[in-house]
Amino acid sequence: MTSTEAPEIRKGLAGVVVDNTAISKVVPETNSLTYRGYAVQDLAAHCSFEEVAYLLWHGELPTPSQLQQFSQKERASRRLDRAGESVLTRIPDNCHPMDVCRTMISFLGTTDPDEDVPTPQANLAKAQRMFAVLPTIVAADMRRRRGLEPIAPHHGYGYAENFLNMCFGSVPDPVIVKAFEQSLILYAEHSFNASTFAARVVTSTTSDIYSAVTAAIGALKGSLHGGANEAVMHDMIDIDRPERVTEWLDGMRERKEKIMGFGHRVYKNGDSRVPTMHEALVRVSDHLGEPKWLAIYDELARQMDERTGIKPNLDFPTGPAYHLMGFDIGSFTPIFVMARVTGWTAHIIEQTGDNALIRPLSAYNGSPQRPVKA
Ligand SMILES: CC(=O)SCCNC(=O)CCNC(=O)[C@H](O)C(C)(C)COP(=O)(O)OP(=O)(O)OC[C@H]1O[C@@H](n2cnc3c(N)ncnc32)[C@H](O)[C@@H]1OP(=O)(O)O
Ligand SMILES: O=C([O-])CC(=O)C(=O)O
Repeated sequence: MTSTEAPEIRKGLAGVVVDNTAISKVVPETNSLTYRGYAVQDLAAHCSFEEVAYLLWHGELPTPSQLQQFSQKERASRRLDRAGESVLTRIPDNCHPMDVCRTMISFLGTTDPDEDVPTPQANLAKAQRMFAVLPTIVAADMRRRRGLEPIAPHHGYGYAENFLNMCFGSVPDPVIVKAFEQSLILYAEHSFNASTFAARVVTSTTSDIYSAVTAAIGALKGSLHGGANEAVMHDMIDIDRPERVTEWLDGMRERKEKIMGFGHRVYKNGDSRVPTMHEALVRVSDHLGEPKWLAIYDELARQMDERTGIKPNLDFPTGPAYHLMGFDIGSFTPIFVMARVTGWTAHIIEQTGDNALIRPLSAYNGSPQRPVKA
C-alpha cells in the first residue's frame, strides 16, 4: 500500500486475527468450542467449575490431590476483609451491580499483599484471590439490595454450592446446582471476545492484573456483550407469554431494534454452548414446574430463525435459567464475571508471557491541518 491509497479498515476488528492463544479454540464451522483441547460440552457434563478453572490456568485437568490443594486454597480465600466489606457497604445500592464488581476488583488491587511483579506465579495467586472472593461480593451485593444481611462463606461447600448458599441461605436441589455450575463452565472462556481483548490490551502496556480485570468488567457490562443476559430477561418479562411473541417481535423488527440474546460475531450458525445451556434450562423449568419462560424461549427462537435465520447465543438460555434459579436480574452479568474471571486471567498470564504492546493504527478523516487564529 502506498501512502496515497486508503487503508483497509476492518470495523470492530471483524475477522482480524491478532495473536495466538493456547487457552481455547472456537470453530464456528463445526460449532465447536474447546478449552485447552477439551470440548466444553464434555467439561460441562463431567467436571466441577473448580476443575475447569484449574484447567484454564494450568493447561491440564487437576489430579485428585492437585484439586484438593487448589480447592483448599480457594475455600480459605473466600472472605472479604474488613476494608473490603466497608467499601462494599459504601457503594450506593442503586448503582448497577456490575459497577460494584468493577469497583471492588479495583479496590482489591489496592490491598494486594503480594509485590507487584507480574510473574506467572504472582499473577496466578492474584487471579485465584479474585476468583475466590468474587462470589462473596456478588452475593452480598444482591442481598443488601433485598434488605438482607450477608451470609458468610461456608468452607464445607464447593464453589457453586457456596455461592448459592450465600445468595439464598440454603443450597438448592442438585438439579439447580448442576445447571448453575454448567452455566459457569460455559461462561468461563471464549477466546478473543471484547472483554478478554480489553484485558489483553491493558496487560500489553505492562499494567497490573487488577487494572486489566477492571477494564474487562467494564467491557462485559455492555448489552452487546455480557449485559445481554439481563436484557434477555427484561424482554421476556415484557413479552410475558408465548402467545405475545409475534406481536412483540413485529414491533421490535419495525423499530429495527436488535433482539437481545441473538446473533454472534463469530458463530453465524448457532453458538456451540447453547444446546448444553438449553438442556439445563429445560431441567430447571421441569424441576420447578414453571414452563412459561421456556415456552417463550422456544417460540422466540423459532420465529427468529424463521424470519431472520439468526440463532440464539449463550445469553439467551442463561437469562431465564438465572431468573428461575431466583437471582435478581442485575446479578446476571456479575455471575458472568465470576465465571469469566478465570478466562480473563488465563489470557492476562498468556499475554504477559509473550507480550507486544497492542496499538493499532487509525485512518484520519477529520479536518485538514489549519492554523490557530491568533
Ligand atoms: C456472551 C456474549 O457476549 S454473546 C453476544 C451477546 N449480545 C447480544 O445478544 C446482543 C444482540 N446481538 C448483537 O447485537 C450482534 O449479534 C452482535 C453484536 C453480538 C454481533 O454482531 P456483529 O458481528 O457485529 O454483526 P452485526 O451487528 O453487524 O449484525 C449483522 C446483521 O445481523 C443483524 N443482527 C445481528 N444480531 C441481531 C440481533 N440480535 N437482532 C436483530 N438483528 C441482528 C444486524 O442488524 C445486521 O443486519 P444488517 O446487515 O441488515 O445491518
Ligand atoms: O465471543 C464473543 O464475542 C462473545 C461471547 O460469546 C463470549 O464472550 O462468551
